[in-house]
Amino acid sequence: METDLRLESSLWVGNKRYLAVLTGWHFKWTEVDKKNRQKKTFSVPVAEVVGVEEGRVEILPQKLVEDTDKDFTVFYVKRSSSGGSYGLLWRLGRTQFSCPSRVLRDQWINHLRSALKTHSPLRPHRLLVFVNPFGGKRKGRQIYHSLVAPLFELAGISSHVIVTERANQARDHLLKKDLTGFDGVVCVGGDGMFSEILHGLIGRTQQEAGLCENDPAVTLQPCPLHIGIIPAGSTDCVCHATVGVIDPVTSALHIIIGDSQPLDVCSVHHASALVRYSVSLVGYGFYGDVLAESEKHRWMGPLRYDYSGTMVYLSNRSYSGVVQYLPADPLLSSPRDKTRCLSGCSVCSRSTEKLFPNTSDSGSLYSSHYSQFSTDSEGEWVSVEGRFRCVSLTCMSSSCARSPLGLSPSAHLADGTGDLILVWDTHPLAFLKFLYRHTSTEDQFDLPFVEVHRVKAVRFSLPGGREEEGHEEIGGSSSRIDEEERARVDAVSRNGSQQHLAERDMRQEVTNEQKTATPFLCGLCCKKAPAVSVWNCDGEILPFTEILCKIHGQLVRLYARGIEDGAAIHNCTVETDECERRRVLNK
Ligand SMILES: Nc1ncnc2c1ncn2[C@@H]1O[C@H](COP(=O)(O)OP(=O)(O)OP(=O)(O)O)[C@@H](O)[C@H]1O
Ligand SMILES: CCCCCCCCCCCCC/C=C/[C@@H](O)[C@H](CO)NC(=O)CCCCC
Ligand SMILES: [Ca+2]
Repeated sequence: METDLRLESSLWVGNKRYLAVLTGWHFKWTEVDKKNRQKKTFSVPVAEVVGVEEGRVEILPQKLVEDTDKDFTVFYVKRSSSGGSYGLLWRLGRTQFSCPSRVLRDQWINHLRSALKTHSPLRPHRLLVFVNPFGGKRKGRQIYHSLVAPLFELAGISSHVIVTERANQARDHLLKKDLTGFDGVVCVGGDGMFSEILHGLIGRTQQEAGLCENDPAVTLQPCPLHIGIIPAGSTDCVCHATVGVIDPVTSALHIIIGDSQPLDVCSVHHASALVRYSVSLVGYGFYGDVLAESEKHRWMGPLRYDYSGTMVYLSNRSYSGVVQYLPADPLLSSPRDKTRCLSGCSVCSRSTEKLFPNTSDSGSLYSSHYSQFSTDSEGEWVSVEGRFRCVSLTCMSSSCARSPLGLSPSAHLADGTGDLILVWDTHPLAFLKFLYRHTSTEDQFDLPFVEVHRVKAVRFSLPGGREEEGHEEIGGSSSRIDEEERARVDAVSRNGSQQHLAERDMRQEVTNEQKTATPFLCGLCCKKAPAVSVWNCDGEILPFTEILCKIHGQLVRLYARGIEDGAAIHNCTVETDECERRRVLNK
């Protein structure tokens, strides 16, 4: 196959002559001077060619075609440093080539297009796109139409675009409507919009496979459709942690070339029923309280989290709880091993073999019987009890602009585990130090009141089984919850979601009462802080306190490739000896 696609000839770019070669995997063109000496080489992996067009074509600021019969234009991925972020920005590169004859021009176009088909089998042809017009700074529609749609068109992708009119429209569409013919689903929005797509696709896949999502012991069926994320939200944590940058053009290019990144998903259960799925954060205490507070200030846009974070920090709360976890195999990796999950991660590749032992390419066939969660492992559960500032579980690093390395910098995207971070109650300034370390490269786990464990499953309950039985004792300590608090916890436990609204109203009452004092004073002495927090599940408040979480390895696939290490990957189109050396080193 590869030899059939090989083509070599002289081509011109402007007034310079190049020797162009298409090998199986690469398209290269090397400048040749008048004395036939070879100079600069440009090299593009075929898998990163976006499109090949007849004539001299421009697409920006608008599409212009000068239809000459000896010219063709190649569009491809061009990398540049992202400045502040760890990933690389992708831009559309373009080179216009001139051939000595029309026959040769057609040969080049045909060879390049066939090579594309052979080397990028996952390129989407048809996409279902959901745009949330109200996410983040409310620029979703503009971002899609001005930056993304022209690229999809250039790449020959046909898209069915739905601008949502209500929350959960995208999820419901994916659960119920005909999805035949679509290769993937794209969301233009933030983490909340991604979560809708996640729930719709996972739910649909399990329905079709006849699997019960409520049972945490069931091995769920991975979703056949890929998910693309065009970031247009407030936090865009899933995009940041899987691409490394928040940039609509970079994400659109990953979608176009059909990149594929598997992603672990955590299912959250309460009383034998599925509550939600999460990929980023299942957090109790600080992160739950920040979310609950921020919901009251949605009008502030993305700034609501900074405001609410400050308010919640000043309220100085901690909560008692019992945390049980099922540790992952410590020989495979550790949350404190100082490694990072980067594109082509070897820890994730090894996990693929374990998760999908019967298939050569894990992602393409889904016949796994490997269950990480069975009654056999019951004996391995570890249990801790006490007062926590926060309890967080994350399936990936959860990096974002606020925290460039994330909640757990060494977490892996697709290793079938999550990192459980326990922050024990501590002095306010010590907790501030912990929070502050998220904004730098300093190790937030290197603090005496912080523990981190790589896990397969987590259970959280209130001390003495309060949610279930309404016991008065808190964690065996002498403190007692009053009648109102007990009624609230019991109600949530019995009636689930509906009572959750009542719970939040009651919580609001406490907060309103507290308005008389400054939040800091509340925290320090005066008012009794609530005895329970809420769970933040990827930006949604959960209606239950007592939950069980199970990690499902590689349940979905994104059009992404993980974070590219700018220092190691030297694939910058301009070919030098250094490129070759680094490529060899990276193999
Ligand atoms: N047309 C709509 N009207 C109201 N809400 C919508 C609509 N479409 C989607 N939503 C909901 O809006 C919520 C927030 O959207 P989104 O995630 O896009 O932005 P965000 O909250 O600003 O960003 P992030 O989640 O990254 O913090 C989602 O949970 C989604 O369910
Ligand atoms: C003194 C400096 C203090 C700085 C503190 C920085 C701590 C930042 C940690 C960032 C953690 C991001 C976790 C991601 C959560 C997302 O799944 C979720 C949905 O978008 N976002 C939130 O819940 C929004 C909640 C955001 C909480 C901050
Ligand atoms: Ca993981």
